[in-house]
Amino acid sequence: MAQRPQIYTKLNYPKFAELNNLASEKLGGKVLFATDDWFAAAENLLKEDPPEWREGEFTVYGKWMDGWETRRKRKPGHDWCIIRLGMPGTIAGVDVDTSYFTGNYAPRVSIQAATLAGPEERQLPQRVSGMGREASEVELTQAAKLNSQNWTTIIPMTEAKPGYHDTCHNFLQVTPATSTTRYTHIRLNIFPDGGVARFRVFGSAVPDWSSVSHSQIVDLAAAVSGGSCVGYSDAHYGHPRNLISPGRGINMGDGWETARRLDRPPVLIEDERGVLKVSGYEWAILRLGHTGTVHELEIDTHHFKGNFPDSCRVDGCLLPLDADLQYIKEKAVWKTILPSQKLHSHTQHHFKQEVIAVGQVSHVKVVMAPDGGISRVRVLGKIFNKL
Ligand SMILES: NC(=O)NC(NC(N)=O)C(=O)[O-]
Repeated sequence: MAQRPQIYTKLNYPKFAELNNLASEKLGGKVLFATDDWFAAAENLLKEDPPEWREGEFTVYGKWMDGWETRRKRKPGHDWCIIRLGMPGTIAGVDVDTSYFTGNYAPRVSIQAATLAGPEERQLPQRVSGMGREASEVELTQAAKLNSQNWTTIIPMTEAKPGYHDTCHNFLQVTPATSTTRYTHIRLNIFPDGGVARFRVFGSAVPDWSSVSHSQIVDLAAAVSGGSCVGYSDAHYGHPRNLISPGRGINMGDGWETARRLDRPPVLIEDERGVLKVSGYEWAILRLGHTGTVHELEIDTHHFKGNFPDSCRVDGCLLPLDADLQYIKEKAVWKTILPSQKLHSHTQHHFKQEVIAVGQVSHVKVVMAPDGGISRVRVLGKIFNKL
């Protein structure tokens, strides 16, 4: 079993790939239909784990592959699948990751998107997942009915590259005219057939804030609230967008983990209050889904036992929600919401008394000292101005 470590900082990813993957099974993404799942089922597309290769492993259908792989077509047409996003949102770009599909990768792809209501979705045939399956003519006709009136092409047919180590990521930016529309469903078309290991749809959730009152406490930073990570100092082992994923972290990989700082061993320094602290820090900036006031914070070091940070501080600032990192760096006036707190191994820390009322904020900066891993951050507060 060969698996590449997922290291974000060393790869030249486009900026949109820092956003949340709205199709991820972790955020509730679901495959609703696929024309063919012969060699490998389409559900693999939405997995969070990096794709893997199993040397010499075969199933009754062929070589075991980690992804979605259809049979070689012997008739006209192409394969496609429909995915319901984990949450409705705007899409900036996608990654058609063909890892390990070399002589059998999907050579051309196009992406369509739609905003479908429940009853429209229920027109689709019931999905039965599993390899070795092919949609019947009746199912195909039923699923294709959804095609004509609803789908907008957000990425026209584009050549994909095979899944070798240096070519496997096919990052495709959506057509600008479609990048501000709120979509619920995606149709991934592969021409004519073949395999894709993972399909990531990078964007921001657009929740319905009209149903949230000003007195309600909500997690303003959560991915489901439209929160996203806009910058960080280091994401060697785990991307800080994991901090705002739903639920508890499933393992250490499902959190923000930095590399060990090279200025180790840290030295003890005195802060402005005379408290001794370790030197060095790492930071991540989270854009809230809605401007608001912060009342409570949760810092969860779940699974981080030999590598939890010594301490953590949270600052906030008020800027336009669409500010980019450069603008934030130049213009932000950071105010401390949570003064530095000692952290503990594998613990959900709740802070309420310690939280300082700094007024409304649009972004928070999570600062960990000196380095290590945090699983989740919950920024619990009240929305301020209706957007
Ligand atoms: N060796 C293969 O991968 N062959 C076939 N694919 C699988 N998974 O067996 C194919 O379609 O080319």
